Amino acid sequence: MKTFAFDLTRGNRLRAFYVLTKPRVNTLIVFCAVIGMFLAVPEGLPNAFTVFAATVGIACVAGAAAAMNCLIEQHIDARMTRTRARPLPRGALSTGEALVFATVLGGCGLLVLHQAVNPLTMWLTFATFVGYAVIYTVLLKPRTPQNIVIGGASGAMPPVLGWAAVSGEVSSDALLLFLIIFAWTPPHFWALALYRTADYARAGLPMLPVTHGSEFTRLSVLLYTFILFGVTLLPFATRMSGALYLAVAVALGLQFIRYAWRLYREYSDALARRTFRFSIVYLFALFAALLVDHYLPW
Ligand code: HEM
Ligand SMILES: CC(C)=CCC/C(C)=C/CC/C(C)=C/COP(=O)(O)OP(=O)(O)O
Repeated sequence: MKTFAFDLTRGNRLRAFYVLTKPRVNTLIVFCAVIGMFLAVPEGLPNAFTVFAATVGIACVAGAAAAMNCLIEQHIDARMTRTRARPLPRGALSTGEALVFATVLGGCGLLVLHQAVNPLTMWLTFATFVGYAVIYTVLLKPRTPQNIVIGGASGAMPPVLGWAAVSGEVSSDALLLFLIIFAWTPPHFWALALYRTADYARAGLPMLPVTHGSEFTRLSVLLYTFILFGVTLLPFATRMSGALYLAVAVALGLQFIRYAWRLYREYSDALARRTFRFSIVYLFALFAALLVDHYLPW
C-alpha cells in the first residue's frame, strides 16, 4: 500500500516536470524546427542521425526555456486563472527542483547539439534560450506592450535552428521562415490576450489589451494578419516554394484575415478564443504545406 502511494507521488512529480516544459507549445516549436531541417536540403532527405540529434537537442533546450520561464514567473502565474495550476504555484515542485531540472535539461540539449550536430546550431539555440527566458521573460514582458513583438524573435527561431542543424549555415530562405513566425506571433498572442485581459491586468502585466484597450488590440491583430499574408507570399515569390504552397498560404491567410476582421467588427470572447485556436492550426498547416510542396516532383 505504501509502495503504491509512493509510486503515485513519483508519477505525479514526473508529470509536474513534464508540464513545466510546456509540451503543447513546444510541439509546434519542434515541428517548425524539423520542417526547417527538411527544407534545408535542396533534394533528397537530410541525414537521419542529424535530424534525430537536432530534434532531441532543440526539444530539450526549448523545454528548459519553458521551465525557466515558469520558474521566473511563478508568482505572476499564481495570480492568473490560466496559469495558477502550474506545478510551481500549486507547490508540486520547489524552485530549487525546477532550477536543477531546467539547467540539466538545457545543458544536455546544448551538449547534444554541440557534439552531434554542430556548434553553430548550439550557439543559435542558446541565444534563443536567452532571448525567451531572459530578454522576453525578465526584461520585456513586465515593461512594454510590445513585449511579444520583440520577444517573438526567439519564438521565430526554430526553423532557423533546424536549417542550421542540417546545412551548417543560415540562408536567406531560412530567414523567410523566421519572418513568417515573427509576423504570426502578434495575432497568435493578442487573440488570447483579448479574452484573458482581466487575468493579465490582475497580474500587473502590460499586455496590449490592458494598456491600449480592446479595439486598438483588435486593429493591431488585423494589421499583423495583413502583414503575415504578405510575408507568406515570399517563399513563392523567391521560388523557394511552388504553387501548392501558394494555394495553401492564400487559403489559410484569407481565413486568418476573416477571423481578424470579424474580431475587429464584432468582438466576443468566444470568437477571440476561436481565432487563437485557428492561429495554431494555421501555423501547423502552413509549415506542413511548405514540406509537402518541397517534395512534389514538379
Ligand atoms: C513571444 C511569443 C509567444 C507568446 C507570448 C505566446 C503565448 C502563448 C500563450 C500565453 C499561450 C497559452 C499557453 C497556455 O495556456 O499554457 C500559447 C499557446 C500556444 N502557443 Fe504560443 N506564444 C508565442 C509564440 C509561440 C510560438 C513561436 C509557437 C510555435 C511555433 C507557439 C505555439 C503555441 C501553441 C501550440 C499553443 C497552444 C498550447 C495548448 O494548446 O495548450 N507560440 N502561446
Ligand atoms: C530554445 C528554444 C527553441 C526556445 C523556444 C522557446 C520559445 C521562444 C517559446 C515561445 C513560446 C512560448 C512558450 C510563449 C509563452 O509565452 P509566455 O511565457 O508569456 O506565456 P505564459 O503566460 O503561458 O507563461
